[in-house]
Amino acid sequence: MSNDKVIAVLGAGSWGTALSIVLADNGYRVRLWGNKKEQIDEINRTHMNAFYLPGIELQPEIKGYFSLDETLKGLDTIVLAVPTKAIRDVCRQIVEVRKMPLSIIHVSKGIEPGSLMRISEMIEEEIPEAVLQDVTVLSGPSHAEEVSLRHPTTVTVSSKKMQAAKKAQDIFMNSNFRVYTNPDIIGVEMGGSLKNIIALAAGISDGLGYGDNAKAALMTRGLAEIARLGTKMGANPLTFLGLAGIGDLIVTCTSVHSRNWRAGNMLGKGKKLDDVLNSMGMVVEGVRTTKAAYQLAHKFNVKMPITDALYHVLFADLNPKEAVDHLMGRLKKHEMEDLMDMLDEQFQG
Ligand SMILES: NC(=O)C1=CN([C@@H]2O[C@H](COP(=O)(O)OP(=O)(O)OC[C@H]3O[C@@H](n4cnc5c(N)ncnc54)[C@H](OP(=O)(O)O)[C@@H]3O)[C@@H](O)[C@H]2O)C=CC1
Ligand SMILES: O=C(CO)COP(=O)(O)O
Repeated sequence: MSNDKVIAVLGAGSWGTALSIVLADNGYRVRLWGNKKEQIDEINRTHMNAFYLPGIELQPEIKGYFSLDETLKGLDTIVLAVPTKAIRDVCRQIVEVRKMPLSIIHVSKGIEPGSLMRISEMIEEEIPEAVLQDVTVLSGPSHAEEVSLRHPTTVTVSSKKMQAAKKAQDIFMNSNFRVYTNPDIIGVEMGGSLKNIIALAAGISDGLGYGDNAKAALMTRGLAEIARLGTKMGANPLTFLGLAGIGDLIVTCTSVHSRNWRAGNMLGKGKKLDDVLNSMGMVVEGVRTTKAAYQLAHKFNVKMPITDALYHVLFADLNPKEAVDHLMGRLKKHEMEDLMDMLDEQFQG
């Protein structure tokens, strides 16, 4: 296996670490950068990242780095794996130390409240063109815990530049980790971000003691509202039937690994949001994304009843049971109404 392939992963949490394992399996020497010195020392001393991926041994090709300058030296591609709220901060740090062109593959799932930007847009805003060669998103049904065990996983990559997406496909693809390309970067980023809202809602439903019927309803009608907003923003509706859409929605609403589902579950059982988030110790992207999607729904004049209900549970103290009653008691409608509107718009466009 070639030993001269070097890549950096910025963000030494669950996902950055699991993807480092994939990259090391693919013959890369991986510089795994994190912002906590003790954690980086622990990775180098024990070859484990015990808090984030307990029991998983990291290959010797994965080395922890604390200096960003050192991390970025002499390489042309990085994987950005920090939570959405840290994207701008890390991009600014990159700009301080990097003057040469760089390809960025981001793997985060969120939308920024206020600016309402997708992650690739935030990266483009923060990093000047002379440095940012291209930006690609990698998304899909892929819990870090299972990827680190090398269980079969499929994801999709997308970029405005197809060559960059193909390069990312080559970098990550192996016999356990199958990577597809999709030219629809808006759809891939929106699908990956918005499914976290529905996973929180599914967790709440389970926490309230409701069954599979309720969860299937949330997932199906959730996909309808994801597609409705995504399409208004310029996505291809078919993307929501793919890995970054329904694929990721299924895994996040049904897996015990999902932090969004787990957080929702605790809310459904009556815990307070602050206590839930404090107890997680890992990012729950759906909370901020609910705020952003609520704002986007108003901006684009799109009906998103589940997002709206969740927004009021999270930020306006609405009782989760009352939120469900409200959703169930809305005016009657035609199931395919939204789909027909969406198709109409596509054909007119
Ligand atoms: N886990 C998964 O299975 C998957 C996650 N994702 C996405 O990947 C992204 C990252 O998630 P994940 O790794 O799971 O999250 P974790 O909470 O597991 O880890 C996040 C890591 O980022 C670090 N971090 C936070 N802020 C900064 C900063 N300003 N500078 C440097 N490092 C920082 C955290 O450090 P600290 O401990 O100091 O906060 C932590 O090490 C999210 O958008 C998530 O949705 C996508 C697919 C799968
Ligand atoms: O995006 C994910 C799986 O594809 C991870 O979801 P959680 O952040 O809910 O754990």
